[in-house]
Amino acid sequence: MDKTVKQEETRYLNATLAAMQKAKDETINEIKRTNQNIDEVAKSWGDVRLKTETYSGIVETAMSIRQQQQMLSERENSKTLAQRRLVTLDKQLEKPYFARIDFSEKASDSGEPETIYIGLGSFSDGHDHFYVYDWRAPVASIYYDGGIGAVEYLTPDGTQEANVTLKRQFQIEDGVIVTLFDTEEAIGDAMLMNALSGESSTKMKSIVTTIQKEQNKIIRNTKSDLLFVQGAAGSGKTAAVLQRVAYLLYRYRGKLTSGQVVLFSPNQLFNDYIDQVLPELGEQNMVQMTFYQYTSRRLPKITVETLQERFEKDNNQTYQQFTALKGSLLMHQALLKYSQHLIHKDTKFRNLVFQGDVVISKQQIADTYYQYNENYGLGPRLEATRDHLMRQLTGRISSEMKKDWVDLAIENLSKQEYDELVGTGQVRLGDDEGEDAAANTRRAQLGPNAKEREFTSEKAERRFLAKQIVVRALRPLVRQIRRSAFLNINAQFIDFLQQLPEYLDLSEFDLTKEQWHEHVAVVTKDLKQRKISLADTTLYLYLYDLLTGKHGERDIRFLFIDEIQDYTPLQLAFLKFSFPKAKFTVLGDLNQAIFTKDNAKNLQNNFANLFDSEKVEMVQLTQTYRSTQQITDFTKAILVDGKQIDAFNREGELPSVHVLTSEAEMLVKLQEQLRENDEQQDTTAIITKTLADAKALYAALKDAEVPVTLIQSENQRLAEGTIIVPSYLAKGLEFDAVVIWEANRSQYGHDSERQLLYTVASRAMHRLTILASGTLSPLISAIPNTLYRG
Ligand SMILES: Nc1ncnc2c1ncn2[C@@H]1O[C@H](COP(=O)(O)OP(=O)(O)OP(=O)(O)O)[C@@H](O)[C@H]1O
Repeated sequence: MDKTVKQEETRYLNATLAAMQKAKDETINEIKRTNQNIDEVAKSWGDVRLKTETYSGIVETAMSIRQQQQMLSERENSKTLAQRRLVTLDKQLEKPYFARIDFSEKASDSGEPETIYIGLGSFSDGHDHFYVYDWRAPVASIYYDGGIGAVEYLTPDGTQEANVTLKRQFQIEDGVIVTLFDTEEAIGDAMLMNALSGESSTKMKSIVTTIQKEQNKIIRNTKSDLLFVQGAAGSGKTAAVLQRVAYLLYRYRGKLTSGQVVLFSPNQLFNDYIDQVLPELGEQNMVQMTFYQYTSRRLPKITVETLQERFEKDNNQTYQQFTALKGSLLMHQALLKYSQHLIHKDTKFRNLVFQGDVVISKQQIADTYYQYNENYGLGPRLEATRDHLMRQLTGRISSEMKKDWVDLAIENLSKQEYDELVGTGQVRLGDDEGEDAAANTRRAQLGPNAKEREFTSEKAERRFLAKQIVVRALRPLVRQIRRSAFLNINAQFIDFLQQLPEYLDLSEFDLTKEQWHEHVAVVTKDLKQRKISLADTTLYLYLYDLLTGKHGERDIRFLFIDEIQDYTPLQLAFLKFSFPKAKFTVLGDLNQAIFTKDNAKNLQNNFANLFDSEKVEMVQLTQTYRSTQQITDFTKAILVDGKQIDAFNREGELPSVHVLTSEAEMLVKLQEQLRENDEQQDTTAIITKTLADAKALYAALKDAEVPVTLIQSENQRLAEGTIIVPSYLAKGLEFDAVVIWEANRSQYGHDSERQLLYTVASRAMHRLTILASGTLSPLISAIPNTLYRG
């Protein structure tokens, strides 16, 4: 690089750093000043005079306390803002920017091109002079979208044109330019190579310096209601989507909060893995949850089948058939039709019971529910029923007041209970008339201003008390009515399953009516024991929401679903229904469908059908970044149609496949490999097929030289060092080195395990070791032997 260029750039860097340093000093002073202010306000608490004798005194005291509090919170706020600015400035002083572009707007081509620098956050000197632009600013898009020459970029006012004359990339460490180079491409390979060759860590990092053009499209898309990102393992889907969240928070600053953005992720470990990216970008994390958490949270009294149970049952052919049926779009249509039919008949109710007696029978509730005409949808019908039941209950108060239990309750009222009913400070008739000690104490407690509730007679007093007592006792019933607890949702769900053959042709799923009814009997039995499968949970909640006329969570504006191939069409339809105001971004790799397998292929179209076709966009990512060329070539060969995957040209060693005669030999080989990985400071994951395999291996490695951590639940934290993890929990994660344990015919023998094997193998960044005993999985032996070391 030309020496003068470096000198010029160093001059600009120093000027930027000096301006940043100045801003930092001012911020530190501001923090000191606000600290002093806060101290002063705190001291002035002593000036607040507590006047509590008179009403106006109390008001005055409350006002001045409020003023003090307001002053304090204003100062605290400005201190927090200044502290946040300080954190940003400290980061910026280390790496103020990473790129520069020179460009002219097409229309005014003649003048000097404009120069802008791009960094993690913008920085100006407060007088409209921007030293650095935020990577999310519209103009910064130029940097990611193209090379030298004419480019277009999107601004909130539409498409803009620009003519780019220079693109320069920087590596700045601790405020010094380490390297800089000019490039003609979108993002230079050298920079990408540098970003990718680093070691992995237990936390994902941001990719803003090397966002690729296709990824940039995903990040900046604001038009689509459904953005569908399909991409191979390691193609940066997750990375792009996290930068997208940061972009959206910037683009809609003031209108969108991180609480209105929800990410559905494959498991809790994954949440842990990605939770540093947004803070690194200076933003707060969005809401993250798994589908399991979302649904099971709504059913606190029922145990929902876990991921592990689901995975381990998934080998069972009929289980798969039922799950496929229950997750299908046909099921969705059946559910909607069934719910419409409930407008006419078959809604299931429970009796409303008070003190052991049925006060409103389920038949009476049904009569009420069905007295409204057909124009009443399910929601309004239920609301009208609730109102009616409330009125019925109110009408019951007077007859209830005459009952013996009320008399008894009045007799047994303690003084305290009486006070609670009548109001403290009020006199029970005749209460203070006696001359005994209790009456004296009572008079003293009441003070001179005690007001007597003026009951005109003892009868009036009794009536008052009786009403209070009845109203109180009826409260749980009122709550039940408000919550529509008179709906018998369990019975309704079972009724739906029983009636299903009338709404859907079971033969489409190779099932007979007998098989289905047998299955419904099992579901009914489980539900009685408060257990439910994940597939049923969605149906159950969806039915409940339809019946109660819920309109979903309308506050959520953006919804992200990672690993969409593991969702059923019904789950997706349910999410669409549950978040009606959200724009969806869904990410998937059809090759990694662990749970839904073949159905994943139709998923894309089915889901898109739920949206306005004009507002659906598909983006395909084919370039992979995670693994070396050798690992990508190998994992690609596991797939039958893996042609659409392009490896990033990063060299590494060939994957190694070891077929040994016994498990003992495998253990020896494994430990040898772990020692080697450890010496190279690689993070290693040993991926077993099932949890039972993982546990057995962990027991065998307990006393081994290299310590290992067993990850057995999705709710566990990710650990540093070597881990053992069952396949279905490795989704979305990546490691320097991966060992696939027991890649035998018994574990990965069937074609249906192809996608699982691909998913686990594609977790490796630099090194992949495959260990088998006995017969190697046919899915691996079919791979050309030039792609691995034997
Ligand atoms: N533009 C980029 N610059 C630098 N690194 C990138 C870029 N895109 C992706 N990566 C890196 O590649 C790796 C894989 O990315 P990511 O996990 O987002 O892929 P994915 O498509 O979600 O994969 P999978 O489907 O296997 O979970 C990550 O380490 C990520 O940081």
